[in-house]
Amino acid sequence: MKVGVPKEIKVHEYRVGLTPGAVREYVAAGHRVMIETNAGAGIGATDDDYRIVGGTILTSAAEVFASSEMIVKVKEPQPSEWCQLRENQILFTYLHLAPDPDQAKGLLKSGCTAIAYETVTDPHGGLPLLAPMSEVAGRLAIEAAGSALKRSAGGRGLLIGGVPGVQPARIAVIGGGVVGTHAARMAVGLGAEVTIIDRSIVRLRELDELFEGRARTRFSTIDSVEEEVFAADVVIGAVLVPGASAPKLVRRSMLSSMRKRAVLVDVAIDQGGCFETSHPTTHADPTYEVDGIIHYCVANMPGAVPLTSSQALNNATLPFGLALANKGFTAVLENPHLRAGLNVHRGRLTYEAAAESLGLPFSPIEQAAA
Ligand SMILES: NC(=O)C1=CN([C@@H]2O[C@H](COP(=O)(O)OP(=O)(O)OC[C@H]3O[C@@H](n4cnc5c(N)ncnc54)[C@H](O)[C@@H]3O)[C@@H](O)[C@H]2O)C=CC1
Ligand SMILES: CC(=O)C(=O)O
Ligand SMILES: [Mg+2]
Repeated sequence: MKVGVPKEIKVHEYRVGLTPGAVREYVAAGHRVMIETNAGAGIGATDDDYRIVGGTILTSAAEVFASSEMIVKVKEPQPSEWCQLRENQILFTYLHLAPDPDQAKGLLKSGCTAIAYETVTDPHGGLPLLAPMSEVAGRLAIEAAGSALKRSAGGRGLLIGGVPGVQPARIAVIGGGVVGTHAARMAVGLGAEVTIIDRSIVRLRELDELFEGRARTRFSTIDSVEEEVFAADVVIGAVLVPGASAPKLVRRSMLSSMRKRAVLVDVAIDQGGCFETSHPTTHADPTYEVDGIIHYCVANMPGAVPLTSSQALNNATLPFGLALANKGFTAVLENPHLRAGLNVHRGRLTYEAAAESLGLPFSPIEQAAA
């Protein structure tokens, strides 16, 4: 198959869809890989690094889109990208369609087959192509909170771990999945006082064992969320209902009862955010203030550490990408986990939770593929 890798164009997005190591694997499996010039610059991979492993360098994104049967990216396609997609072309990338009606309409209009990394599943009920970036974002969330807490950045002027004799920051993590667990690990490591809130008792049991008393766990209710948010210096938003818009667990009316200049880090912003007052920000201008509370809502947090992130992402996407390159759409029909990733096919929305959030008709894959 002809596989194309355009350069990412989101603000301060430095990751790349395929690393040279991954291109080598595709080429070894008999595929032709076309990479836009400088696509790997953010991870220090030169055009020659791609040529050495058998890739072909093209001078523009337009050439990559025009000549490829499958496009492998990182971030959801931007308007200038989705208008270059076409029927019978596979798009393999993050999509986050639920909060993004314009992109959804663009993809539907293109007629392409779009597989969202974030809804591909594994046999253990996990999301294997979201997990590596959630690990990165969870860890980064505490760094982001530490920066935003500085008085010079508008925050409370608090050091996360405190110092001997002075109490540390109190951190509430809402959602104890991959992001939440990695955020909690970093926060506990720094010496913060950490509470993790989740609606899954099974997950809370696992977290209780994992942290051995170094983080508290609470079942998610209106009461527990309110109590923890009001007492927190930092709140990390890390909930997910796969494919759907995030539930708004922190309302604007709650901000006035919070500690002044506390920090909200809404990692779930790519699914619309779990704080009512969240809107997406960029690495260029990551924070803003509402009612005295600092908000950090960067939708592509792992893009800031592209060396770590591109490697971790490629480790996870490689087997699925190779299956798509080897078998085309048949791979989606044969593999239930790849099938779970199918969000758009030939002008139809094939992911029910996304369709519901968008208020658009849902077509089961059998209908869409007929
Ligand atoms: N901003 C960014 O750059 C990035 C954002 N993300 C996003 O972070 C979010 C979390 O991802 P993961 O941790 O991988 O998901 P996950 O599925 O591992 O964990 C989500 C957790 O939220 C819990 N949850 C759902 N509804 C809840 C509620 N009402 N109250 C409390 N807990 C609730 C679930 O039980 C689950 O444990 C997703 O929206 C993901 O797309 C992930 C990576 C990068
Ligand atoms: C998951 C996601 O949106 C990201 O890594 O940017
Ligand atoms: Mg996004």
